[in-house]
Amino acid sequence: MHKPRLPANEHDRLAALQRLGVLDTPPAAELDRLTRLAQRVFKVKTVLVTLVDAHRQWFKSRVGLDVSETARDISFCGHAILQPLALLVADARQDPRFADNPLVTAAPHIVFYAGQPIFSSAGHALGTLCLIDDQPRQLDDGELQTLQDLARMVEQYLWGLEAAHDLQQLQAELEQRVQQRTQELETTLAQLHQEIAQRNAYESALLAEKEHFHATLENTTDAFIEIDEQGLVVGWNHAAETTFGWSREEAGGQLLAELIIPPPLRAAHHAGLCRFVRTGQPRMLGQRVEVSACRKDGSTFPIELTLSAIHSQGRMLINAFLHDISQRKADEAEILDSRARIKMITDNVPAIIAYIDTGLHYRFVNLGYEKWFGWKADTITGSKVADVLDAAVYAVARPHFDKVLRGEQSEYEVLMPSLHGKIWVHITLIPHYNPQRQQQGFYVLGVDITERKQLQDQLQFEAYHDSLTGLPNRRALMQSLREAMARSRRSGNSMALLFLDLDGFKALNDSHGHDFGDMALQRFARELRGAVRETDSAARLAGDEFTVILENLVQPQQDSALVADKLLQQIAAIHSIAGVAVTLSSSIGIALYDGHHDSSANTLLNAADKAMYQAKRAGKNGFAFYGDATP
Ligand SMILES: Nc1nc2c(ncn2[C@@H]2O[C@H](COP(=O)(O)OP(=O)(O)OP(=O)(O)O)[C@@H](O)[C@H]2O)c(=O)[nH]1
Repeated sequence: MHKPRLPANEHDRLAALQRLGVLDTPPAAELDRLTRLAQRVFKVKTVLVTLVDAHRQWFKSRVGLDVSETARDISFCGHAILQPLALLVADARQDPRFADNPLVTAAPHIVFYAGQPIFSSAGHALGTLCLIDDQPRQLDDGELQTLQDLARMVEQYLWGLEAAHDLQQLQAELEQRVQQRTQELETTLAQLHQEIAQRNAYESALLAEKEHFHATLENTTDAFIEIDEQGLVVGWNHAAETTFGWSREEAGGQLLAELIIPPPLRAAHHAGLCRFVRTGQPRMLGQRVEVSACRKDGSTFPIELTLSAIHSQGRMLINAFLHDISQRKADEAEILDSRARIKMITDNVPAIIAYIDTGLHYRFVNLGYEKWFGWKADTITGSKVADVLDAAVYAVARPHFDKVLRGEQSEYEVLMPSLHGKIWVHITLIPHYNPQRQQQGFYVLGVDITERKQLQDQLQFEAYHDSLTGLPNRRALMQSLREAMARSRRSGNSMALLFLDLDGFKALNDSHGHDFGDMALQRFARELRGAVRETDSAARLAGDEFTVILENLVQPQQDSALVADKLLQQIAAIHSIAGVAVTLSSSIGIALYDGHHDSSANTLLNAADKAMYQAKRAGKNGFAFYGDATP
């Protein structure tokens, strides 16, 4: 048996068969009528309309056969579709291609077969119209032609299906395209709705923003003016009305220059506007500028303005925000004036005034610093105080800086090197706070107290010294005596007070005059000062009375007697004063104190005085101890 081979266009052929959509569909009356007609015309047992599928042949119409399909491998039609004309098998039993075919050897026992191929409209062989009989048979030309005609009718039926199928497919495609298009349209429509909604929202927002902008412009305290390229006013808010005195109706459409620019400045304004329009290069745009403006009543005043330009609907507009700065200018002038006044005052006070910040840098110094120390304000402003002041002066000042930086006022006196030698300066440091109560620094006020200091020293000296001899006076003696007695009590060392009174001084005065007496006293004082040790203090008590304190005596009596004796000798050695021959002597009373008893300076002085009188009574020019050396 020969299996039918596959046609060269098998793939396309099967596609054409599938396109019919006829496989496994119910029988069609038109084809059944045709197969029945063929059975009668050709007087054969079986007539089939077969369609050759991939692995089977399926019968769309059949008469004389019960099965609806058989395998393609054993089919006769599989062979028939390989040729353009009808396949005629007169006796299959004798034909080597089919003799052992099960359809021949078994039921339905095919003997005769005539299969006319049927083609699709595109020329693919789809199957056959075939005649089958169990007796050998031949077809003459007329019968062959009839078979072909009937096959053409089957083709017509199938082409109808093909067309219907194509139409259906076209319709489906069309419907799909319509659906797709509809969907696209719906999507587009939805997008359009969304865009419209968005646009409406934007428009509402824009409108709200515009209203907000206008409300802001109307309520701002700054004047807002808008002009076009010709300099004509197109915008004029409420503040512009109150600032310049022109109402919105009066200003609209007018040349700005004629409304608010003082006549002498109009030409410059016009030139600036023309240059801007021509070059697009604004000079003042985006900057804060101070200029003069005038009101409707002709009065001029300073304004501050900021300019910007916008392009709107094909034309350029220039916007300006302006505000009256008359008050600010007046305040600035007031501040400058008051600064100048303060500078004038601070530069002319006989004092140094400075301001120092919390980092201890000079922030301000008055002219006093230059006058006193030669430090120019612009040189030391910003410098660290430690780098400017003399190290010793800074060391004195530093604790007071710390105190004032803790918020306490501080005062001190310091000796400073100046252009005119060393001077005493009384410094007052005053803390400075900002309105938030944060310390910013401190003020320094320095007053020259050199003269006062000298006077004080002088007074101090005079209060404790005798003006004639320069020796410590009675007050100084009493203080020294108290201190010496206290030291004696602490150390346990003995001390002595020597009370000296010149002998016959009255006679000296009387014979040579009071001035000579003074010279004698001065000479006596010099001798006294030279005779005692540095630590032993000599003093003039009054008139011709002097004292000497001797401290740390190891052998009180002997030591003090030695000193008294030495003094007597020294006084006796004075033979002339100012060329006048003299003889001087003194009586000395000695009071000892061993530091172990309570005693006062007065008691010790009285004791020494008494002892001095003893010496006088004993004949003068000598010394005497008080009592038993215990006052
Ligand atoms: N030149 C001068 N005389 C003074 C000064 N103070 C006191 N006298 C005089 O010193 C004299 C003191 O005299 P007295 O000590 O009382 O007497 P005296 O003559 O020294 O006698 P005796 O002390 O007993 O030796 C008085 O005449 C005073 O007027 C003074 O500052 N200058």
